[in-house]
Amino acid sequence: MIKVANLKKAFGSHKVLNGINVEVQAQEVVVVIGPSGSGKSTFLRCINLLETITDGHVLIEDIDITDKDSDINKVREEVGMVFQHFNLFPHKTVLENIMLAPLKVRGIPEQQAREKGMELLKKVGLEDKAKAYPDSLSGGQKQRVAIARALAMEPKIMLFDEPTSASIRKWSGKY
Ligand SMILES: Nc1ncnc2c1ncn2[C@@H]1O[C@H](COP(=O)(O)OP(=O)(O)OP(=O)(O)O)[C@@H](O)[C@H]1O
Repeated sequence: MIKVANLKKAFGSHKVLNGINVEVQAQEVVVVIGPSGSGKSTFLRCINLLETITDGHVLIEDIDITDKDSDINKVREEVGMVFQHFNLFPHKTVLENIMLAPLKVRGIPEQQAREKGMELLKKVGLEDKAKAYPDSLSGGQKQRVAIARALAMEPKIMLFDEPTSASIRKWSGKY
């Protein structure tokens, strides 16, 4: 569960988030819509502390991630994020992009990470792109790799920054 209480975020004097309160339950799919520049990405980035929060609280599975004593890296392991520009590592192949976090963060054996990576690529219909580099992919293909990469960590929570409806359906229906 995600609980956001009185969340405020300002960049200098520019107040972007002015006291957001929301609760998202397990299995719930929530879409945040609003004009360009209204703060949607900032809101998502606050949920896993990619931005420093000006005021308020964010609780993930009852852990207050705004509490300085919380282990934010532990919490982040459970929160998958598909970035607006996908943020794939350009010097790594598609499969290497997907294997990286399970290997480095979860410490799972290479063969297992490879098998899991291929399984996820199959699910998103990109098995044949395992050895390709991100630059050679279309926008939609990059997005599917970014989804597979986030899912490889088996997160409890997935955040999509500017998703297509197709990616929401894939996540909410299949996984
Ligand atoms: N690092 C930053 N420093 C200063 N201002 C920022 C920073 N990041 C975002 N902003 C400002 O905060 C506001 C909200 O930006 P944000 O990216 O959250 O909007 P958005 O709703 O996701 O927009 P879009 O739909 O165009 O992606 C914008 O005015 C933006 O210029």
